[in-house]
Amino acid sequence: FDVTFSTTSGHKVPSTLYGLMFEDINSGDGGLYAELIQNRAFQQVTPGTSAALTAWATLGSASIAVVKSSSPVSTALPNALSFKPTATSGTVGFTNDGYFGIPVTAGWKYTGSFFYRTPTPPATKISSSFTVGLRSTSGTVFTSTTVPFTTSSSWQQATFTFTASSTQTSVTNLFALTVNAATIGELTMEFTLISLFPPTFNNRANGMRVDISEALLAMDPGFFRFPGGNNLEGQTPAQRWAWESTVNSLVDRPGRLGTWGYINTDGLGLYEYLQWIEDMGMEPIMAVFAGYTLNGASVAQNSLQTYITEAINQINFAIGDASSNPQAAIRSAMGHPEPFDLTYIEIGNEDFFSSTTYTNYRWSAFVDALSAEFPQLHYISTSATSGSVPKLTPAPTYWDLHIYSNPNFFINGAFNFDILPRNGLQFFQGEYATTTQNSGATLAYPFIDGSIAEAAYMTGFDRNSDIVFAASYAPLLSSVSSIQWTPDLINFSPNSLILSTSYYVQKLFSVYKGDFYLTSTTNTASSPVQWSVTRDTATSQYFLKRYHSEHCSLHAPIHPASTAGTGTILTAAPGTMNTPTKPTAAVPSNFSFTAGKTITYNAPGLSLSVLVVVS
Ligand SMILES: O=S(=O)(O)O[C@H]1C[C@H](O)[C@@H](O)[C@@H]1CO
Repeated sequence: FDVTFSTTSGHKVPSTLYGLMFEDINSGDGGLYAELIQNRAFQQVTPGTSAALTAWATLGSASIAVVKSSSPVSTALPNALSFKPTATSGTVGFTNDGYFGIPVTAGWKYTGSFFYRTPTPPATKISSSFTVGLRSTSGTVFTSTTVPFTTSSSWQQATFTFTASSTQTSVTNLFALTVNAATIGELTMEFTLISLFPPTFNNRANGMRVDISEALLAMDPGFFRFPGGNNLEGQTPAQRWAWESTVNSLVDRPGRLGTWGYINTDGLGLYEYLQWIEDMGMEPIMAVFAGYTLNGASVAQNSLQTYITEAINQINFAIGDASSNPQAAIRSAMGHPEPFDLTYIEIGNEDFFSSTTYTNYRWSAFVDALSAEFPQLHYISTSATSGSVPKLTPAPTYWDLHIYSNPNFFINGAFNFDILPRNGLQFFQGEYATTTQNSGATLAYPFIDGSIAEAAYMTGFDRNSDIVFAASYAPLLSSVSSIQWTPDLINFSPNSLILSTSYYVQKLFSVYKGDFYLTSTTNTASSPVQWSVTRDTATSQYFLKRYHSEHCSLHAPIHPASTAGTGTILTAAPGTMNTPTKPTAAVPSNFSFTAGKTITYNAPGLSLSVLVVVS
């Protein structure tokens, strides 16, 4: 195929073109959010049930139960672990097995804390010490430290650190808190908000997992859409994601039954999202609850004001003036006096399910109120398919599309955006992924056929980045042990990542998006080869991205002649996927080539190549 491209005509590529979509769908607690202790504060559980004790077990002669504390540590955290030795000697206590395991990694400094009290302290105070540490399930102690205490009926918070000196290949490890029963006898004590963090990204307290953050940073992501996705909405308005329940200190956060059927601790709350997004150099695309819930109901028009006010307060938390705005003052007190960078607000999620209420009043009620309050922000309307732009008033200037389909759709869709009007409307492909094979078979992980088909579609994002301002694969992350949606861009275990073939496609397009799209000859839709050419003005490098579903060669003139080029190719046999047992079945490889006035490049079928030449 001959490719010729201009070195002058084209259009700018927005820095937000490629980014990340996130919601807690087996991906926040126990995933991106670095807390290692599962069920750390017994949030939203029913005391006295075995479910309330999820992840907790006794150690030695002791009994534990979750109780509604007679004197809760806070109104948000009414429950506590009630612990009592059932012997008067020996080491006794309790353990937590983490989120499907706890990694023990040499050199890691772990940072922990817990609240404790003695509901009925003995007349003569007892002083002793707790031992906290990490151990194998068979009792080998890898690291530990001691925390002195004196019995008191009021809550105390202990803080501690310990460092692992060895790396355990198994993650089947336990956090343990023990005491010598001989020192306290059969004394009942209460504990809650028992927390243990590994090192976090940018060393942030209450922060994010380092390896996941670094894998995402390597994608050079331009934006981060949060907090959902379905997890924004909940099954009822009472179960929505309500920003105010996710800020202030952890003892003030009640947690919530998330949309995906498990309790969200909300330790990853609005502040942590915004701080991490800033640390990662991304732009937030922040969603606000817009009155639609996943039971199919919409908040009535005359009851919407509560949620409009909540959205205004959520935005003020992020960008308000801390000296005059109460919500911004919370942000400042949490450690960020200056406003966060924020440009994009998404009104709801997939409101096409409720197109009448969104079209009739919810969109306009929110946009009218929010743009009056924050005229400088851009408001994104939601819908789903790439069908027709919804009839909304005021007419949206940004529109979020979602599409999940098979390889043929994405290969045939390479020109879907070429035909859309240039009338000021900017498109956000907020969610997309190959979720089934052409046969209709489901996918446990992305496979090379689907990932390369996504690449064909993404050459369309490059070419149409004058009207596509953002695009993100979804879902981004999932635990390998608790999965509700497949495939996902990255799967994780407690100490490893599975970077999918689609992860590498997303990374190659994002890292080589350049900042200027160069007009080139194009192929026809559903052709076996599609390409796009972009340039990075700062380094004057050209990036030629080529999707190949069949073996073919490329013939491209380079002006001015360039001597050498470097390339990256992702290719594999049909059906190949990266899995927990074969995490690197298909990874990109680099190569170099000599350029001249033209490049002749032969590529195998089922491949994505990026050729880089310096002009
Ligand atoms: O069942 S769906 O509506 O397709 O769920 C999808 C769309 C929704 O925005 C997101 O939360 C979810 C998976 O990414």
